[in-house]
Amino acid sequence: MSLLHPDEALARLLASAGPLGTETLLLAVAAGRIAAEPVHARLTQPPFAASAMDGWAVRWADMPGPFRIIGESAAGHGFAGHIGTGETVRIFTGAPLPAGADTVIVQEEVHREGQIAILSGEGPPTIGAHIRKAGQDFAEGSSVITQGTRLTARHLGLLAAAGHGSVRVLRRPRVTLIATGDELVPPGTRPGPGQIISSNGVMLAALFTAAGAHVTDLGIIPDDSSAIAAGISGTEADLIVTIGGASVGDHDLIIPVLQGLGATLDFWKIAMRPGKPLIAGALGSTRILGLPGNPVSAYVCALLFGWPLVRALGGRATELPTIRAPLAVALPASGNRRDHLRAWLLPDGSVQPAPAQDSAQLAALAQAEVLIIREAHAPPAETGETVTCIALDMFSDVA
Ligand SMILES: Nc1nc2c(c(=O)[nH]1)N[C@H]1C(S)=C(S)[C@@H](COP(=O)(O)OP(=O)(O)OC[C@H]3O[C@@H](n4cnc5c(N)ncnc54)[C@H](O)[C@@H]3O)O[C@H]1N2
Ligand code: MOO
Repeated sequence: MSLLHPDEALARLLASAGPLGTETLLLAVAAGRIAAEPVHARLTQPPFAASAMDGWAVRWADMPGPFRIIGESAAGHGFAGHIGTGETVRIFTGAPLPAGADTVIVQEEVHREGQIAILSGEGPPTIGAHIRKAGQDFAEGSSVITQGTRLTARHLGLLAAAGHGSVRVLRRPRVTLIATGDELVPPGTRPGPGQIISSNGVMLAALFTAAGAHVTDLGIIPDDSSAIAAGISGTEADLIVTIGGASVGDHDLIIPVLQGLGATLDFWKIAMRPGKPLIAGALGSTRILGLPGNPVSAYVCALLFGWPLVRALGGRATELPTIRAPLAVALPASGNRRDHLRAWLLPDGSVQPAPAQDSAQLAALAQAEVLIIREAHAPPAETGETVTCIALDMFSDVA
């Protein structure tokens, strides 16, 4: 089987991957979700001209006063009358500007004597000072959110101010995780002879949740065809991600199980390291991604293929952040697979590959700040040569 270029594999995976549908959510639970449609304001904000300061509402033409005090306008309790020549109304921040007034003088610049307000400071520089005009934030009918916006705290505040209590968002992809292997025991337990802890489940659940998925982790299923088949066929998901058993050993059961279930199937050997074996397929409308079991291979495959796939299904951008940085050390020529070297950044901005590059070494992966990309068949690289890196520290793999 020839090796498939990772970019080609990603392009094939994303070719038909798009948003899955929509749902309407209360604003209180819509944080981080993707707006399914443009949203327009149902209200004008501010709804009326309002004072931006505590002070005195006057007519600019009457400056510099003095002014006869005829009433008060507070937030929620406006002044019903009209300001005439030489008159002023005591006004507070957020209160409606009385009819006839066009300027506010801040209270620090006014001295009050009985029913007369006298300018004691420089006064406002222009007509309209300290007034928020009606609609200066947004007008009814204007666009406040564009389709595809990831709803941050700020967007939720804007939606609420614009008269919305709920918002239509894209449905989150449902991802089911299945780890296979007789040797696996759950995190928090002590492995017996020949056993290892299934670390991949929690790792990938966090990564896919950060990508916007709703993750169901089915935990560990032994190397048993009928148990794996029952796990796969018994789950309702948009994407099933299996971990382990992706290779060609006698106990690598994912492909025969999927074939037995009637899945359409591609098995690729990808020209990358770590993470050569990858299964892609579909069972009805459920997509399937079979990741290799070695923890670093599982993470890098999940990052390069699973993360963009989940993001595409959730209507999110699929590009991983990259940086260009000089090498802190020379590197030998690379082999026939694209390398993703776990590395960190030195204070001078150069990238230093970790000494540990085995696909089962999680400690170096956890410490890594970048993955240096070395294309297949790249010639030796000298110290200082610029390389492209996936910037692990420029995005979050936890929600
Ligand atoms: N003859 C060949 N052997 C292998 C090839 C090959 O092309 N020909 N490819 C190698 C490469 S590269 C990789 S990567 C692995 C992938 O193997 P599998 O996907 O079948 O994974 P397993 O054999 O099930 O496990 C590999 C390794 O990872 C550990 N593991 C599995 N699941 C988990 C988990 N949930 N958490 C933590 N660790 C896990 C497992 O115990 C093994 O140590 O195949 C090579 N072999
Ligand atoms: O795909 Mo494997 O990661 O080279 O061990």
